[in-house]
Amino acid sequence: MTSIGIFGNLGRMGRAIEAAIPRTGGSFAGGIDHGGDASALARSADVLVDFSAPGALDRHLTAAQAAATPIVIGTTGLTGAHHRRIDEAARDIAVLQTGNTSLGIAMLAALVKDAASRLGIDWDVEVLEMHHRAKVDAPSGTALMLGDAAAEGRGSDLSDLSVVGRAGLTGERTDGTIGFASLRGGTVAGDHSVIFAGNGERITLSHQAESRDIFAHGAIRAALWLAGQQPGRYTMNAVLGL
Ligand SMILES: NC(=O)C1=CN([C@@H]2O[C@H](COP(=O)(O)OP(=O)(O)OC[C@H]3O[C@@H](n4cnc5c(N)ncnc54)[C@H](OP(=O)(O)O)[C@@H]3O)[C@@H](O)[C@H]2O)C=CC1
Ligand SMILES: O=C(O)C1=N[C@H](C(=O)O)C[C@H](O)C1
Repeated sequence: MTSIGIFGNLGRMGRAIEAAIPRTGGSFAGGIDHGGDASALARSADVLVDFSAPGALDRHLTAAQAAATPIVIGTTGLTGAHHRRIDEAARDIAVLQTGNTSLGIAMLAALVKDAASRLGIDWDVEVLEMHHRAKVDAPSGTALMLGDAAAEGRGSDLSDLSVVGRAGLTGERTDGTIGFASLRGGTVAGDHSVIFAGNGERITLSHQAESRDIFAHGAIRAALWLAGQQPGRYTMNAVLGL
């Protein structure tokens, strides 16, 4: 039975994953939060999942590399430097990084990429997300993934196109940009919409997470899959065969 270790085990996602493991064919190897021994956890698990905070990423990857243990990174709020660190670790071990482990969002990203590739540049793309009041990063990792998918569909790089939030005298919208808006409140598990706004018509592609269970089950499915993979960087598409 594949044993799964959890970085960030006392958090909302860590608790949801630990609770779901017995129903999945895996076993719980243990978990740590602040102050725990990352190296010991990495040595004792067949595969690791990280749902903690960006500041802990380097420590968790270092422990995973030293123990040669594959790792799923679900933490969001990552910068370019974090992504370069993941690429470096993926030379030694299997690493799957995703802003969203649900099947629905993987499907939505594929639909967004397709729509963006077919609709002309005169269809403006805006990404809207809403999450619970305790979320600390914006835009959400998922919103950025969906923005990436739209940019990819247009053969561009999101970093050249993104406009995050608007306030004040912004001027008119620049053609081809991809806008992001974030709402926070209550206990919303995760709502995402990608709006394609054309001349006189509008298409909205949406996903609503009804609970964290979908993320927890997706994370465990990804971990069980990743445990048998060669070193490299993977996404949920590989797990789901999309
Ligand atoms: N990819 C996906 O599908 C999903 C990703 N997420 C992402 O996962 C992350 C966690 O979300 P959530 O569980 O809601 O957040 P929580 O704040 O509930 O949990 C995070 C946990 O990590 C711990 N932690 C924080 N910093 C460190 C550190 N430096 N070292 C070790 N542990 C640390 C926290 O401890 P303490 O409370 O003591 O700070 C807390 O227990 C977020 O980035 C979120 O966006 C969430 C849902 C789905
Ligand atoms: O913090 C959360 O809760 C979530 N974070 C992820 C994100 O940033 O996209 C995934 C999910 O939407 C819930």
